[in-house]
Amino acid sequence: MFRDVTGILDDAEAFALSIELLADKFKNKGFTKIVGTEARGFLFGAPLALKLGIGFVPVRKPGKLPRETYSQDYTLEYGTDTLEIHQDALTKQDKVLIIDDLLATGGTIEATFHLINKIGAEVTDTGFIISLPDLGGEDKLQALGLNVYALLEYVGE
Ligand SMILES: O=P(O)(O)OC[C@H]1O[C@H](OP(=O)(O)OP(=O)(O)O)[C@H](O)[C@@H]1O
Ligand SMILES: Nc1ncnc2[nH]cnc12
Repeated sequence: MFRDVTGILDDAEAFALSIELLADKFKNKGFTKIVGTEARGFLFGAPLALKLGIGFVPVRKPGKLPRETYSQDYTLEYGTDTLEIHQDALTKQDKVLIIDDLLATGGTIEATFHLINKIGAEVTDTGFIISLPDLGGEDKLQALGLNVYALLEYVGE
């Protein structure tokens, strides 16, 4: 089933609560940057960064970022795509939290993890509004050594 987060975004209380809950989970853990992936990762990553008082770094589809980038190909359900990050967006001293709206197969966040590793920043944690664990993303990210946290888990679909 396609899980749509627009019903959270257009409800001011639900949107605020989702950011509150993520902030409660991730505050005071020493994170210095949030990385969010185009497009829906921006919608939750940027307000959480504001709430935590840390910077937000976008991972984007190809050709969108103006400075020098690192690129990472990844597999979608049908075909492949590419994601990019600015080479100077993070430093080796950064402790990164990855945020996206939804975790399905984990391909998007695995690619994001590899981009952060190309820079050499530390990344240990990922946060989502929704996870669909039957699609394998949680296992894939945990096998990479990442912690996975989701506000909602839908099992059996
Ligand atoms: O775990 P995965 O199987 O990789 O799938 C999850 C990703 O798919 C969706 O993004 P999509 O690529 O559709 O881009 P969009 O946010 O620009 O719509 C969603 O927002 C996640 O980023
Ligand atoms: N099942 C799903 N629902 C919403 N967005 C998705 N992106 C990838 N799989 C998805």
